[in-house]
Parts: sequence; structure tokens; C-alpha cells
Amino acid sequence: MAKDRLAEIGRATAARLNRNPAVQMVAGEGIDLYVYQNFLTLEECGGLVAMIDADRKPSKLLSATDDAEFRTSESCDLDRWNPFVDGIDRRICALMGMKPRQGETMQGQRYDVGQQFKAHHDYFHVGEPYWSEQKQRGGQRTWTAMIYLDEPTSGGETWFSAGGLKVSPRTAMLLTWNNMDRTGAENVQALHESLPITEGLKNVVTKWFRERYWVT
Ligand SMILES: O=C(O)CCC(=O)C(=O)O
Ligand SMILES: [Fe+2]
Repeated sequence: MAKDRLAEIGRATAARLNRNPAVQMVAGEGIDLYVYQNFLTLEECGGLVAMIDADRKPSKLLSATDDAEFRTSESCDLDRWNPFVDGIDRRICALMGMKPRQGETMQGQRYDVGQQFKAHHDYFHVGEPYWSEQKQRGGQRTWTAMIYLDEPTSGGETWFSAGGLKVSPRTAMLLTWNNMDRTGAENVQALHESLPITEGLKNVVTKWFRERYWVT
């Protein structure tokens, strides 16, 4: 059953992260969330920022919304065949114990002053029209891994309003959480948003892992 597989992915990934001395568990309400400081070098962060800066376009959403302010950042897919990107990708997969083919292409995201990503879940809402296609393309999104590449002067926190956690961007810090709960069901507590930048810039990379192999 999909739910059992999702619960098992949650357990196995959490157990692996718990065993890693470089990883810290962050206590949230009803959400499994972890951080890893200095996951990348400053040079690697700078290299990714330069790639995002060169390729960024207005960010997209899977679901239609009337709210033009919902996701106002710019984003791009990072070239997964680029050896520099591939090396970082593999390190993220090894950390999480995920097979590279479970990972969607790494996405770069840049937020300027006033830009934000309002409250959402990273998992697919199975009642939405996009689900029948996404189901065939690797199924549900399980864990999200994100790396902050720089630090805005103010604003830009990742806020888990239901989980009671507000994470301030820290250069080179990886943040990862399970979008499923421990039974393998969609975890409503994993609701999160990127608060507007009030001063400075914020760049991140995000990877979403599917329950099965991802099909482009
Ligand atoms: O940029 C952030 O802090 C959050 C990004 C996010 O939620 C996403 O890309 O799904
Ligand atoms: Fe998200």
C-alpha cells in the first residue's frame, strides 16, 4: 500500500538522519525536521547563486490561484547533468538515503525585497487535477531538502506556522523535513511559507523526493 511505503520512507530517512552526528533534530509540533550546518562550502553556495542569477524566471505554481502574490520569487531548474550540480545532488541523496532517481531536478529560488512564498504544503493534494499525472510520474512528494545559500539582512524566514518553527536563513545550512506524518499520510502540520524579505536577498536550492522514481 502506498501509505505503508510512505511510512517506511519516513522511518528509514529519520533513522538515518538521527544516526548522523552532523545532523540536529529540530523539535516541532507534529513534524520531523532536521538541520545540517555548513552542508556546502561558501564557494559552492556562491557557485549555485551565480547559476540561479543567470537562469531565474518568475516562479510557477502547480495549482491555479487567484492570488498573484502567492509565490513572487524567481526560480530555475539547475542542470542535473552539470558535474558541479550533480556532485551536490549526490551528497544530498546520500545524506537522506534516497536514490538519485527519486529526486526531482534541484530547483534554485531567489527572493528579492518584498518577495515571498505563501503558506503551502509540498505534498501533492490528491484531490487536485494535477494528481493523476503526478501519480504516474513518481507519486507523492515525501521529504523536502533545502539549502540556504545566503542570508537576507532581514525577513525571509521559513515559517512552519502549524509546527511552531521559524527558521532563519543561514548560509550553507541544509533544512529537511518529512511532508508525511508517521503513518504515511499527508502531514498538514508540514504547512510552511517563506516570509517576505524586508532587506537583502535570499537564494535557496530545493529538492523534493518522490515515493518512487521520478519521471520527468
Ligand atoms: O524558501 C523557503 O524558505 C521555502 C521554499 C519552499 O517552501 C519551497 O520551495 O517549497
Ligand atoms: Fe515548500
